[in-house]
Amino acid sequence: MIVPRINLAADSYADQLSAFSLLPNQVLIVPTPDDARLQAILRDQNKDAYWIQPLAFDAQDPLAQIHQLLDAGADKVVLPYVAFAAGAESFAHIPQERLAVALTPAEFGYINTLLDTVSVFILDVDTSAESLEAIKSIAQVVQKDLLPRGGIKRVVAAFSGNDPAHTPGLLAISELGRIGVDTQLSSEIVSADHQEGKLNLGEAFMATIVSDRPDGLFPTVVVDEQGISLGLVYSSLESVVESFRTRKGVYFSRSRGLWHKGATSGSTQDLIKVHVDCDSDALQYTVHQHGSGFCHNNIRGCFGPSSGLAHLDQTLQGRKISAPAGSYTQRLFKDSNLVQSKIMEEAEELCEAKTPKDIAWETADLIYFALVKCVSNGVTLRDVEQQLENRSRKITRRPGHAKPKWDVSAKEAAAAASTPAPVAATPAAAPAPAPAPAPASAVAQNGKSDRIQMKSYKMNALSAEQQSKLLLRPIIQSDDIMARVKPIVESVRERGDAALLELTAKFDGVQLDKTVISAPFTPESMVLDEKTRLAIDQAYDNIQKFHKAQLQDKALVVETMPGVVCTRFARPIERVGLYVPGGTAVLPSTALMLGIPAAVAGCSEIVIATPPRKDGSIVPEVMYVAHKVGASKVLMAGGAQAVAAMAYGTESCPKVDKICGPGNQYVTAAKMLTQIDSSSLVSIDMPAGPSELLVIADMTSIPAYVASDLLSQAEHGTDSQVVLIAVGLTAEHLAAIEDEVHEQASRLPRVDIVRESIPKSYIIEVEAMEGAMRFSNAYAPEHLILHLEDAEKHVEQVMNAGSVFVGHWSPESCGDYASGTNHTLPTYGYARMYSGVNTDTFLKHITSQQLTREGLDAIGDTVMRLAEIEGLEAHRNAVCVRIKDIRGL
Ligand SMILES: NC(=O)c1ccc[n+]([C@@H]2O[C@H](COP(=O)([O-])OP(=O)(O)OC[C@H]3O[C@@H](n4cnc5c(N)ncnc54)[C@H](O)[C@@H]3O)[C@@H](O)[C@H]2O)c1
Ligand SMILES: N[C@H](CO)Cc1c[nH]c[nH+]1
Repeated sequence: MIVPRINLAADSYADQLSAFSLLPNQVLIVPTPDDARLQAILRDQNKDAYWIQPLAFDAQDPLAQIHQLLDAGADKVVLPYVAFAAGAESFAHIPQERLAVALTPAEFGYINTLLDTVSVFILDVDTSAESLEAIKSIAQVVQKDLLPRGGIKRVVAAFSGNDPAHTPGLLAISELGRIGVDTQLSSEIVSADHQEGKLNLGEAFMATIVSDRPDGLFPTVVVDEQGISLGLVYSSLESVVESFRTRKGVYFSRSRGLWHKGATSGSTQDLIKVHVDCDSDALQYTVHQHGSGFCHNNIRGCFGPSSGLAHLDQTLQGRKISAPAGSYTQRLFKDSNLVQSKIMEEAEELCEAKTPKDIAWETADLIYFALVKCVSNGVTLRDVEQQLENRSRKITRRPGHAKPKWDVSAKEAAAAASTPAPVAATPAAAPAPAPAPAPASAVAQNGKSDRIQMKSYKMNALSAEQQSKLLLRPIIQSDDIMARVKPIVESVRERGDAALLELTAKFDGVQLDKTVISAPFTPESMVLDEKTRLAIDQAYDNIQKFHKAQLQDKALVVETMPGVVCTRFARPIERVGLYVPGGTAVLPSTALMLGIPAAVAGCSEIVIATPPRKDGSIVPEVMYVAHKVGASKVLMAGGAQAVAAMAYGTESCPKVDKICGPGNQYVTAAKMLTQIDSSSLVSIDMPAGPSELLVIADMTSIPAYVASDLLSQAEHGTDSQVVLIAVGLTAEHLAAIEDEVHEQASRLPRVDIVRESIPKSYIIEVEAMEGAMRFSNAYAPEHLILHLEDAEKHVEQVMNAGSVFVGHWSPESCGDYASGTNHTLPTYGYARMYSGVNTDTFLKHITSQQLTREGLDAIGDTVMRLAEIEGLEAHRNAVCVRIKDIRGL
């Protein structure tokens, strides 16, 4: 591929820009980044092709210049090696594909240091054999790996000067192309016309392209400005040269030879860009199609008419020229006030839409009227897309605040501040959602941007009241949840299995004919592939080891006074109900985390409840775990109804003594509701609700790891919350974490959930560890990860947390599945006073005492005096009658 070099200081620069704009890339040499010509080009032109190389580079603040150029739309910034010499770390936040380095021969030895920083290596070479040898060996090193976000690293042989005698001919360009090296030439020695002493543009472009067809032709995909395919044709060297010369769609017809598209039909094409495919044997022509279309059947494309937005745009463009008289579109074209009113009306309706169907409907309306406005003002869909592409090229983020008139968040915050925070209504109520303080960097806080981003605060800018509001979790009103859960619990209590079947049909969408599967479970219900079985078995062994070690098999015996012996011993809770969530994700790991400690503790009846699948079955992984832990029943129900069934018992579900396990807000509310009903005589482990995670990270943290940990919990549910406490992080480090959050999140299958949970999550910047630990202990997270230097040293400062993950190599996922610790942990801040599930959760402790005659004699007066003080004569007497005998009174 050739990459022309255009000197913006040259008088002929404008002609050259236009002549070479068909090529995918051009290097613009500019005196300074703020050169007026460059600024005008970046402002007015389609800039996807420009690599900008400023000659006067600001050695004091290279980053400012790079940001300026990339934000303005440059595809890449080309810097001399010296700009990177200070250390590649400063460029770590800039995508590698946006940076190129220009190296002199003396600097070729430094290439290895930049392999992870830049994507293009531009080598200053000449036509000598030594130069060509150096290029070859550099190409081998550079081309070894792909770029982290996909794509190749490029090596460009840059030949200086305008003298054709010292620049390569077609053969040399082709040779370089064969080893994957591009050729950079001054645009002044290349011409689209055949000119004496100059290389022909079409021929130079084609020098590196090799046909794999016996007829030597090049398959050519023709697309329009939106990238929509119009058809497949063939090109020859001659047709490419001609199309570069005329800037029209010119191809090679196997029946007619050189084919100037539209010469007879009038459906001509303006050529906009020519691309080569990844293995250099096929072309793509991007064209502006005139007339009825590309296809000989008089439609736009050979693969059928266009659809979607492109079709709407074309229809409106056509209607603008000849709208049917009296049509609505014609009326809109004539009445700009009507268009404006409709845009406002549809925007409002879109804001109010709630269901996916309504949102799609209102978006379609809004786009229709917005496009009418575009078309009536001569703006094409391509112009709009161009704006979007330009924005995606910016690397500096804007705050994205809404204008005060439209700022819904500010209005809500103001309203919330003027009313007292909602108060929890029942003992079951969890903290009410916080009207959070305004974030310091409020990017995307109102969801207007597509970026997946946490809110961001600076600790020293928050008042004590604002800090304590941040401790509250983003949950919906508990009295609202309670109002929904109470009738469910009531109906199961009153109507047993019949109610369970109805509610399962209603909430889980499956009509069952029974509610319980009893042990022994059939082998068919737990068929697993080998890999899954081995993974479950290994997790099982680790969890069992850790939970067995928690058993105190000997009774605690203490002689408090001579002859007064006190004892404490453990007994299993006999009947336990284990809730395994299954709403948005099936969680066999939770079956392990509850079933193993229950089995280790020795519970005699283990009931596992989990929502059934749509086909009425239970996932085989859960059945396998139920079998391994010795469960007697699997209750095929979820939500509040499952909890009620286990709390009160139904015809087929045994009543249990304790219900354990996490779940959504309905499950948690039902657990709390049944626990306070003394007629159910049931206890619960803790309020374990939506998952949460707090990470404390310092400058030793690795952005990709931090982001991956945050997302691992944010993907649980839309109500999950993750918090990052950034201890003394530089703006670049923090930005790298935020970029990783966005990029990793965008690739997740559960991105839709993350899009809701991440905006409810936040970053707090603090200066020192002390502030970080103080906030973390007050927040009392379910999971705490310490991405810190000497992380283990900080564990002793942890006062409140469900489970702690120490250092860079301890992802939270290991605790979720297999390290051995339990993943059923207190949320909502209950880690201040609750432990996570452990072996003791399934035990109760009984105490006993035995006194000898001497022991009773020694303690008797104390007991009698205290009973006397309390006025409990019978208590006193029970000691007194014995003391009389002992002392012979
Ligand atoms: N803290 C922990 O240790 C821990 C561990 C694992 C999972 N979790 C949390 O557990 C939760 C699992 O939630 P889930 O929804 O995926 O599964 P789930 O099994 O807890 O809830 C699914 C059930 O909710 C009920 N339900 C759904 N919509 C309802 C409605 N509108 N009214 C009444 N009932 C309704 C249905 O009966 C359904 O079966 C997540 O929040 C996750 O973060 C926590
Ligand atoms: N992280 C959850 C506890 O909050 C447990 C879990 C189950 N599966 C994966 N993770």
